[in-house]
Amino acid sequence: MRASVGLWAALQRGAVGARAAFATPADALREVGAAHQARISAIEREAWARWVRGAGPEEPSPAQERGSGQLCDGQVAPAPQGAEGPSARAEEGHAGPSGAAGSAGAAEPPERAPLRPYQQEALEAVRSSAPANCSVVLPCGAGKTKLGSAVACDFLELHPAGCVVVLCLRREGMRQWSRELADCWGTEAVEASGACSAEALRGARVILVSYHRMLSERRRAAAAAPAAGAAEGAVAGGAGAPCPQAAPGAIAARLLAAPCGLLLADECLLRRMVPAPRIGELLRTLSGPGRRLVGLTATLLREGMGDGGAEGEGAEWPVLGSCVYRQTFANLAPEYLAPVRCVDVQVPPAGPWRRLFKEQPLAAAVCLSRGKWEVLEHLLALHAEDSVLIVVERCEQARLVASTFGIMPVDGSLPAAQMKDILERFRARKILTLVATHVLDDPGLDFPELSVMVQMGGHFASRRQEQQRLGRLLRWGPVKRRRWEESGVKPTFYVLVHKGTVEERMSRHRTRSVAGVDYEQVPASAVCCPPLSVLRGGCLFGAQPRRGRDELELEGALAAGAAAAAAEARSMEKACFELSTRVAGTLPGGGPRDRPRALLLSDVRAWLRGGELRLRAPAAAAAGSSASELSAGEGSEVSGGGTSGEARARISPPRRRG
Ligand SMILES: Nc1ncnc2c1ncn2[C@@H]1O[C@H](COP(=O)(O)OP(=O)(O)OP(=O)(O)O)[C@@H](O)[C@H]1O
Repeated sequence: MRASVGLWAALQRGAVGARAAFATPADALREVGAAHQARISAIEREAWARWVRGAGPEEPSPAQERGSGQLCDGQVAPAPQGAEGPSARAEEGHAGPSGAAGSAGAAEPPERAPLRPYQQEALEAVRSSAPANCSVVLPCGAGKTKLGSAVACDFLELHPAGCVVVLCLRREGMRQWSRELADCWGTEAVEASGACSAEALRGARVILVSYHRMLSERRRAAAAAPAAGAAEGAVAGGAGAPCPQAAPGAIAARLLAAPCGLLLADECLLRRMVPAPRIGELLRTLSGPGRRLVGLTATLLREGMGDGGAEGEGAEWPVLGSCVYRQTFANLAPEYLAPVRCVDVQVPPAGPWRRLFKEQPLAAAVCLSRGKWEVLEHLLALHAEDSVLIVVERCEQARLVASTFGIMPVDGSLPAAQMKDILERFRARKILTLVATHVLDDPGLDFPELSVMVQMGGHFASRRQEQQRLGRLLRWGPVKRRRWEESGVKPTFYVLVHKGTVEERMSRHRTRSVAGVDYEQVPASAVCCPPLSVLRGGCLFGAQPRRGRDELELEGALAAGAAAAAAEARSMEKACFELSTRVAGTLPGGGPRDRPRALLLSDVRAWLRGGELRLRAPAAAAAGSSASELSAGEGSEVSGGGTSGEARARISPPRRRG
């Protein structure tokens, strides 16, 4: 919030309530800053240094206290009266050790948790489709781990000598399965992480392993196999053929050795796990008589290929068999999942960004224009007491948002321990706001109290990303549930879209894939003005607050913050635009090699449909761009005047990237 006079002023007035979202503790920011030192640019480093030097008040100043009670971090906002206990509605019969920060600390004795009706239906569908491979689609947070555990235990009851292997995305997911199986189903599982003894594997009935471990085991075993085969061949006088049993690795060998086996593929379509050729090949090696594969996923969507489950009944994913059960989150809300309000904020690109997006249409989907920054400023003030996750596409963007508003940034470069610590504090509402790249999109990440997500930009037209991000808001946490029950406030998903650009079309494609949800359309101007906004005019870019001088008569730390913010505001637009041009330069048609050429909207459309990306010579581009309006509709293809000078970019369309 260093750069926002408007936010400082709102704090003074008390319009931004207790524990302002941007009040991240300075020590935590310092830690993150240190972790990023080596990677950040000089401009960013300077911004960090400035922030750390003058980081917001550690102790609440009298002005802040007068405003709203508390500004200091780490104190959970006092619960409204009567909020504890019953209104937080612990689920009947839920004895699961969800591990979620919001599970109200209940310490019920472990007992077999009853399945919810839809989980029971899914279990029966899986049962009745045996022995064929199959998949089940349940939205994020609907309890795929519990269902999967039920499927595993059901299988072991039927086949006491059988073996179950659960493929998970990450170690955190393995731990969740392990807890669920042990505490709710009384089944001990072996976690195959680190050094895992052959002895432990031999006796294991349930093995939890990551996709990556399974692949690397297979690779290692395959590399060792020719040598082993050669030795065997020498003994037998044969030609040294590879040993087929050794090829899949120790865990696979355990599965193959059992009289019957079940492979459970969790989040099987995330990051294209199952369809990835090497995983698909591995699974095929493991399938055969007496063995079965069951996939659990939040979506069967395959970018550019329609919906594998609904249209092709699994035809898109032959290895997974058919989809035998699916539920949408709209059907499960509000009883089991939180009802989410989706708001599509229409931001008109203005000033230099308008020009940039004309020259480089794809940049509209990734870059943050001045309008988006302003909307973010107002949303932060509006949701100062909520648990907010801001998602951006690039690490640099995350860091600029972080240093501007004093928000903790999270990207893939954070050391694991630090990431874990930050996420735990976020879950416990000790840090209220994070800005993250796609690293937090994964369904396995559990933030039950997350109540606002601001999507500043997305991965082009990826419907799967839209669903994953929305999925982060679906889990119920006690505070979130209580707010909804008491005041009807729904968790909100804000999608910021550059109006009249290619991003608008991509966004429509993404949002249409979310079944049962209507996105409200709201213009950016409405978000930035009363009654929706609690700021009286934002000042991120140097404009004076509209209310006149008294607005800036701030005290103590607030005055210092506002003065620094006003000084920085002048360079804010420049910094934001520089970042946008840097980001645009990394997109197709924007690199130094491509610079003499340009992209037309029609080219982008063709690229999105899976065609080659064609970059045109400047003259052709100019001829086309005069006819090309950023808001061109579906039918208004621009011919661009011939193909002479076209170049083929070595960039695959998004559908192939998934
Ligand atoms: N039958 C049930 N009874 C009570 N609680 C349940 C039940 N099933 C699931 N839950 C709870 O719902 C929450 C979400 O479960 P889980 O993590 O398995 O969902 P998921 O579908 O795997 O989500 P994601 O796709 O985001 O990983 C957990 O807190 C879990 O304990």
